[in-house]
Amino acid sequence: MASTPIMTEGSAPVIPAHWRDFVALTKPRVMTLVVFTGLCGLLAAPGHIHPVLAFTAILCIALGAGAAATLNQWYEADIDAKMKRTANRPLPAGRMDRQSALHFGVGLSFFSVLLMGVATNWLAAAVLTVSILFYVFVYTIWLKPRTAQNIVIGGAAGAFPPVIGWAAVTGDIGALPVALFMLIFFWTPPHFWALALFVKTDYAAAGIPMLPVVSGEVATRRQIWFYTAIMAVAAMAPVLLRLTGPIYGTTALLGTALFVALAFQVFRRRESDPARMTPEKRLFKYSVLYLFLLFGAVVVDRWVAA
Ligand code: HEM
Ligand SMILES: CC(C)=CCC/C(C)=C/CC/C(C)=C/COP(=O)(O)OP(=O)(O)O
Repeated sequence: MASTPIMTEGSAPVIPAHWRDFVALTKPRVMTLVVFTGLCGLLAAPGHIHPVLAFTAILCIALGAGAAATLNQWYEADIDAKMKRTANRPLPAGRMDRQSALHFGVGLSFFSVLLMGVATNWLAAAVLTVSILFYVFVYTIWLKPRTAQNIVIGGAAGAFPPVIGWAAVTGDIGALPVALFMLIFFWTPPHFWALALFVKTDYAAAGIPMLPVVSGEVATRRQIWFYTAIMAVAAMAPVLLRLTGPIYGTTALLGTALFVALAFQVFRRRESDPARMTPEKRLFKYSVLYLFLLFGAVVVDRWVAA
């Protein structure tokens, strides 16, 4: 459907956005892993939740994450227009007006939190609220334009979903969801900086102080290696603390060994041509598979032990 701008009296042009653009605002591909980690937190939790309520809780995590992603793009429309990777998003491409995105993002935020509270409990709703606020205010508005450490602190927003899933079942926060939070928290820097190395010029053009732009590639490679080492400890922590059993233990050991090997390759390379950054791209792609594998293993492990 073509989008023809319509003038409303005394206002800016209103673009009738296509539903596909609203879906695009929620960053659906990234959301698959956000939803999966939330689902695994829910499935690993002790206790029973009615399947309809479980489905509703996961839907709320998806809608909350989508709302936060929408508000991120509402705020960053000008920046997104300057980067090749993001220039075709609905706002910078001019397929939607900013106000529609703002209404959609705010509406979806309230809807997801209220539905979560009514369907499950208000602790899950509160943690969902914190993660939305954290992504929008702490990461997007405060840290991202100011410091190269933006994703280390701001990345915490993406670590909440397993805590939310767990809280939806138990009304509580246990040791395992905290361990899973730490795993995602320390996974985020290598995940993102591997990508930042090969899209560095994009961030430089948009004036965003991402680590490779501000501190250079050697420092970024060193930081990837540093956070990978901490992430490896976080990945093994559930085993060491006896929160999970041998299925997770074996998966975490093998999966993390491969992650460490790929991160080491990235660490010792001195390549600055994005076209030749195969190990960096490999680490970025594997980082996504890695979390899918480890979170899947947590659930299988808990079910086998039950
Ligand atoms: C502040 C933290 C994070 C930053 C800055 C970040 C950034 C990015 C970027 C720029 C991409 C490239 C794809 C795109 O253009 O959207 C990406 C891909 C991806 N991210 Fe992250 N990410 C972060 C945290 C997370 C978290 C917490 C998760 C899920 C648990 C996640 C899951 C994914 C997935 C699944 C992809 C691949 C999407 C695809 O296949 O295109 N990310 N990330
Ligand atoms: C439940 C809930 C609210 C979850 C939030 C999940 C979350 C914070 C995921 C972060 C993932 C993400 C796409 C970051 C992109 O960073 P960016 O916005 O800097 O990327 P960009 O350059 O592509 O816009």
